[in-house]
Amino acid sequence: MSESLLVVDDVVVEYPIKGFRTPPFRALKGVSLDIRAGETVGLVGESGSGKTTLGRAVLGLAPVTGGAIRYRGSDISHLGRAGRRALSSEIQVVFQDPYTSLNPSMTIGQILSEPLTVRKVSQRDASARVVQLLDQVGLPKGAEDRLPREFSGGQRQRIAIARALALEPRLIVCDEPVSALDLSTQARVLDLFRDIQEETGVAYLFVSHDLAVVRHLSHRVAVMYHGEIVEWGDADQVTARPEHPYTQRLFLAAPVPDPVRQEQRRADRLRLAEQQRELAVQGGAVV
Ligand SMILES: Nc1ncnc2c1ncn2[C@@H]1O[C@H](COP(=O)(O)OP(=O)(O)OP(=O)(O)O)[C@@H](O)[C@H]1O
Repeated sequence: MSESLLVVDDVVVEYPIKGFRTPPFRALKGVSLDIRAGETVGLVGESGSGKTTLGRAVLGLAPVTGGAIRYRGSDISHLGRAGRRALSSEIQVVFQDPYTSLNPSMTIGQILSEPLTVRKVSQRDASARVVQLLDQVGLPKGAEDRLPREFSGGQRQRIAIARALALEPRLIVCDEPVSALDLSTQARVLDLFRDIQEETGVAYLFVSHDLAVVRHLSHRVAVMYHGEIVEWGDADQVTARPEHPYTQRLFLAAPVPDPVRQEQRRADRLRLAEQQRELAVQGGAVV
């Protein structure tokens, strides 16, 4: 771990609000952090604090209206479609919901080879890579011929991880990637994330509301509150000796789910699932 792969520098994200002269909603109010090659940065905070927005800004899916996001030195905050497409072999994503993120009518082999064949990799090389990917994420031989519905939630998330790995990215944005799974499956999928990092040196921006999950995996942790980072540093230090009063509260009490936000997230899920496929395959849409 050495130089920064990604630098988030004083980033502001504002969502337009419908209505005459209504000012935009400022979801990120000048956020800064960096991610080094091979590192996991955990992003925690209560519901609505801006974690997903930061992940989406890195992916080019949220409107950055101030500051800059630099990937290996280049500003990627306002890339067009072609630039995003090129970047999708470097930065990938795994979202929360393994049930909607995989096209139900495609076999696992088709899902995993799609990002490759779109980039003109031969069918033969793509098939070989699919076998390699399935092995890497611990799925059985023959899985390539089956459909997503034949797999459990944990296995589907392994498939989503395999798809994210297909192009050998250096960074994966993981947005609550285990929160839809039961506890024992969560533990196994988290171990998989760690094993993959050891094998490939990929870095993760790991968004979670679950402190235990973040503590398990992260080298450094950022704590978000109302669109700002209120604590940022070494994971052991932030989790063992939180300094900011908000972080201390966050670590004392498990966050209470907000039903309105939960409903909003459910509504967002289908759209996010489509974006995840689009990102894996084409490099995503531009906001
Ligand atoms: N597309 C959007 N348009 C307008 N406001 C939005 C949009 N997306 C998010 N927001 C608002 O931005 C704020 C931050 O949302 P965000 O989803 O980033 O938070 P979060 O910390 O990831 O929350 P959760 O853990 O519930 O997912 C919230 O107040 C949310 O309502």
